[in-house]
Amino acid sequence: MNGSGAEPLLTVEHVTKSFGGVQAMRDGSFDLKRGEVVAIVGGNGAGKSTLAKIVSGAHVPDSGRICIKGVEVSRADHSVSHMQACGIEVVYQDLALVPNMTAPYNLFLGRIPRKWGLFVDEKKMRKKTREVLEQLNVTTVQDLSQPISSMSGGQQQSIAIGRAIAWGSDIVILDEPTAALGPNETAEVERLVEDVRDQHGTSFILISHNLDQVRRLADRIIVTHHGVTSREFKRDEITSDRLVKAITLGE
Ligand SMILES: Nc1ncnc2c1ncn2[C@@H]1O[C@H](COP(=O)(O)OP(=O)(O)OP(=O)(O)O)[C@@H](O)[C@H]1O
Repeated sequence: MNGSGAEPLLTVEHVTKSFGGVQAMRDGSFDLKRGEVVAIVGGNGAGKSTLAKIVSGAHVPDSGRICIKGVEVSRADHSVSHMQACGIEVVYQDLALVPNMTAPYNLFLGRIPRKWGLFVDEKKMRKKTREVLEQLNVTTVQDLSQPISSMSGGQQQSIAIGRAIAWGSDIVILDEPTAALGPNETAEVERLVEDVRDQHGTSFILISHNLDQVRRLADRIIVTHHGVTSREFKRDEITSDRLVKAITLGE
């Protein structure tokens, strides 16, 4: 599934963001369709994270428009909780997992279910965790009573992605998802992204410095250069030369 021809799930139009005197995002525009993987690439300081944080709600843009399923997000509404309610979740590079807690606790972070409003419903948490892992075809996590720090980097990343999609999100932002992983774990995470996209129609915004990974996963690539989304490539238009030239020169 690559969402071609479909109505965009997300439209970002001419967003800007400054921090003091620094114009981190001068003109950011792109769209994202259902079941699409769109990569955002660019050199250091090009504005990738700022753009992603505007979409996740962590930064309110100074100007520009964001529409989700055709509905504009007002500046007053623009927040992480509103974007989550609209189906947008982020998996950060540092995963934002709690290392000494189990996979079920991490999956339910901030959403711990309680029986009679009192006792933590661990049975429900374990059941949901098993379901999520099954849905993701993650078969390597056996013991859910172990702290997550005892799992491999790839397994932890699977739990983090599982958490992002477990609550019905339509769009998952992956910020350098495999920067800290070895080749096998990277392959495991890439397979997971493709499976989730194919089986659930989830859309992904992938921020990665790994251009080989970007070329493997992305249906489209947006190049940011000095705070401007300067180029867009479709999967079949991309060559390494064109991509490197666009990243370094913005053309
Ligand atoms: N909270 C902030 N306060 C001040 N300046 C910021 C802030 N966030 C980003 N910037 C600046 O905005 C510019 C764009 O940063 P951003 O993190 O978006 O780039 P990036 O493309 O993600 O870079 P990298 O690949 O190095 O992570 C940089 O000059 C950065 O120093």
